[in-house]
Formats: sequence, structure tokens, C-alpha cells
Amino acid sequence: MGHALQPFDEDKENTVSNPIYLALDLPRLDNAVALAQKVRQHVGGLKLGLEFFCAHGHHGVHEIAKIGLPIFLDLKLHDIPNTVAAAMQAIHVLQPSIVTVHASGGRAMLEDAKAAAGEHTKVVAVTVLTSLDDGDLSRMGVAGSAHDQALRLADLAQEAGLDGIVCSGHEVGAIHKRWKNGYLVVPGLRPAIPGVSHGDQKRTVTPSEARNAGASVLVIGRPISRAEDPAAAARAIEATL
Ligand SMILES: O=C(O)c1cc(=O)[nH]c(=O)n1[C@@H]1O[C@H](COP(=O)(O)O)[C@@H](O)[C@H]1O
Repeated sequence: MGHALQPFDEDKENTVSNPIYLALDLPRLDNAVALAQKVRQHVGGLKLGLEFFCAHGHHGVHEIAKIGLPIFLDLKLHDIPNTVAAAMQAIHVLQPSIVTVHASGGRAMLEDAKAAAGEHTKVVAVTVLTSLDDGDLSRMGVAGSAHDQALRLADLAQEAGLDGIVCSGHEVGAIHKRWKNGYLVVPGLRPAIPGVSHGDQKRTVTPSEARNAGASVLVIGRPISRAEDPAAAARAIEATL
């Protein structure tokens, strides 16, 4: 029997009391459970990505849900509308708080994804991945800056009736001005600690910069999961917000 996932409470401003979602990007389920247990007092939710879902599927989601925090299922769905809608229906039973799709899948895909989602699930569209910069976009044939592209795709997501978007901290302020009640998810966050690794992330800001610019949710992975003391790292980040 699976453990029922609970939608989380939030206030009118589309914020949660602790906006940090820990990205549980670990290959082993036992390690993911142990990490989540360690930091559960200092984060508002847990994000499970493609790596986790491919390895552990629905069973893995149920195991993590037992920890008692809202679950963000980051599957970044991107396919024809019919396929994405069917995938959304297949994860209904998990009742995730948040699910991601790619905004570049187009308006019909976004509309069908939202229509197929459970009523307590927020569907948010990834605009421009935080691992990409202007040069990467130009090589993909996208004219203009990552900033402008993120704003364009945020407008598309809003027109399609989604709950919000995923963007970097570089754009969240501008998107917040255009979409006041949008649910704005910001990854690519790095605390202002000397020598902190940015890894594959190119458009980064600190957690407090993102929060002050209007982020509803702060997605943080390696700065917590790879810290010597993950609970202390999460606590230190929480204290800056
Ligand atoms: O959708 C996401 O969560 C996401 C979008 C994006 O543009 N950039 C991004 O890094 N993410 C996710 O956010 C997390 C960031 O992890 P760290 O770089 O380790 O903090 C990873 O799980 C990514 O899959």
C-alpha cells in the first residue's frame, strides 16, 4: 500500500513557510531517505527528479513521502500533448505538490498537461535551464538572450493557464513583475560562501537574492547534499532568508 501524499498549505502570496525544496539527486533510495531525514526540519519540501524516478519509480516516491514533506516531482515532461497528458494522468495517484513540464513543448502541450493534472498539483513550466547561457541558446538557434527567452516562455506558460514557471534567479524579478501570483520556482542557487562550486550551473544567484526577487520556491541540491553536515548547511541557508 502506498502512503498518501498530502498537498501542502500555502499563504495567499504563493509562498510556503520554508521555501527550500531539497533536490534529492542521489542514485540510491536508502541514501536519499537518510539525507531527507537529516534535513527534514530545515526544508519545506523534497524534489525528486528524473534520475530518482527512473531508478525507483512510484515505489520510491511513496518511500520518500513517508518523511511527511510535500513532494515536487521534477520530470520535465516534453513531448506531444497527448503523451504528456497521459504521463500526467499516470502520476495522478502520487498526488505530487508540484510537477514540471518544459515550456518549449508549446501552448497545446502546456494546456493539456494542466488539464490532466490533479487539482492539488501545481504544474510549472521550465523556461530556460539554469545550466544554459546566451552562447548555448545561440548555438541552439535561439536568437536573443536567455533572459528574454525566459520571459517569453513565462508569458506562454501564463497564457496556457499554468500555475507558474521554473527560471533562474537572473530572471525571477522581471517575471514576478509580469505575473504577480505566479508560482515561481528557482534552482541554480549557490550560497555566498568563498570557493563554493557552481558545477554545471551557469545562471546562479544566492538563495536570499532569489527569495527577495520574488521566488516562491528555492530548489537546492548539492550545496546541501554534498556538504559535510547537510543539516547545518540547510540551516545556514534558511537563516539567510
Ligand atoms: O526543474 C528544475 O528543478 C531545474 C531546472 C533548471 O533550470 N535547473 C536546475 O538545476 N533544475 C534542478 O534543480 C536542481 C539543482 O541542483 P543543484 O545544482 O545541485 O543545487 C537539480 O535537481 C536540477 O535538476
